[in-house]
Amino acid sequence: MSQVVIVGSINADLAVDVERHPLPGETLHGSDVVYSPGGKGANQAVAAASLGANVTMVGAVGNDANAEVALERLAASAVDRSRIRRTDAPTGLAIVVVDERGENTIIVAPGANALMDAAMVEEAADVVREADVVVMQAEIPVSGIERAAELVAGRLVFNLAPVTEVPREVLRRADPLVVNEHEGRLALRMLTGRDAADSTDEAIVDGLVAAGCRSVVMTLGSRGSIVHDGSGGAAAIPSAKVDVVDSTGAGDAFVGALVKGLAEGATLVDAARYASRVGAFACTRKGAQTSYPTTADPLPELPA
Ligand SMILES: Nc1ncnc2c1ncn2[C@@H]1O[C@H](COP(=O)(O)OP(=O)(O)OP(=O)(O)O)[C@@H](O)[C@H]1O
Repeated sequence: MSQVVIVGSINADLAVDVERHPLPGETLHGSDVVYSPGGKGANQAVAAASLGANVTMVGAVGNDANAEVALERLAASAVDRSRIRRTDAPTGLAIVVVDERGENTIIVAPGANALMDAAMVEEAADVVREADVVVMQAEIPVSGIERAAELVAGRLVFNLAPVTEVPREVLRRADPLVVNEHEGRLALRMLTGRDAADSTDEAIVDGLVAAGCRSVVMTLGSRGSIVHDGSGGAAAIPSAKVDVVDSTGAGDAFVGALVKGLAEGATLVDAARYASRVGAFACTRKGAQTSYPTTADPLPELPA
């Protein structure tokens, strides 16, 4: 079976509900604290592995209680954790505060994820080189992303999230580059120096391919996604209609499923259609990793 290696962030998420967000200097009471596993790298690893992909996670956590939270679902979904480094830094922590209207504020303390520089990625050079598909996001230092991209001999899937300045070579090497609307505009500016604020989503995707990206997927939330496989033109993929409970982590579910499809040899368009169904499924349950389907779950259909 194809080997997927994910080089990225691993966090514990700490969520508290409040009636309203506090003002500077103010103290408010919140609900009970809920801990759950997170981090874009770990989310995508859990999504792909839950759907049957063979996944190895390369990342770093601390030697603390939050590491157990952060690693819980990676273990449950049989992700290979032998290349996750235990460090003296604290495990990455995202503090999520949600008010009664559902508006959230998030503070991310990267902790051990900030140690994932070129030198630490080098320690996993063998698995990155041997992988059929390598997947990265932008929650680890740019030097680590750059070094891993240099080591890739198979296919590189790069999700430019959250928006971060990365070397052009990484964007051009990605096959596909996965972005949302905002990230796509920034990527085009990084590649061309052109401000694409007024361009349509299709024009951004076309522009990224014209600027040298091998292929591009742009996710558009409830509007689905746009896929350009680098030849021909862009294709629109619809979203599945679902009753949305919580869209947290839908983007990571989409990327994990996309990677699973690509690892099995699907075309980019077919993998994106599958990912669209998985992303929609993830919106029907609360949380990120807790909302991801397994192969036993029936996925919503896309409109004809
Ligand atoms: N409301 C929705 N209904 C159906 N499908 C959805 C919905 N929201 C997201 N999806 C699916 O998930 C994919 C990814 O969502 P989105 O574009 O919001 O990612 P994102 O911007 O990376 O978000 P996030 O980081 O908040 O998860 C979409 O392309 C779509 O297929």
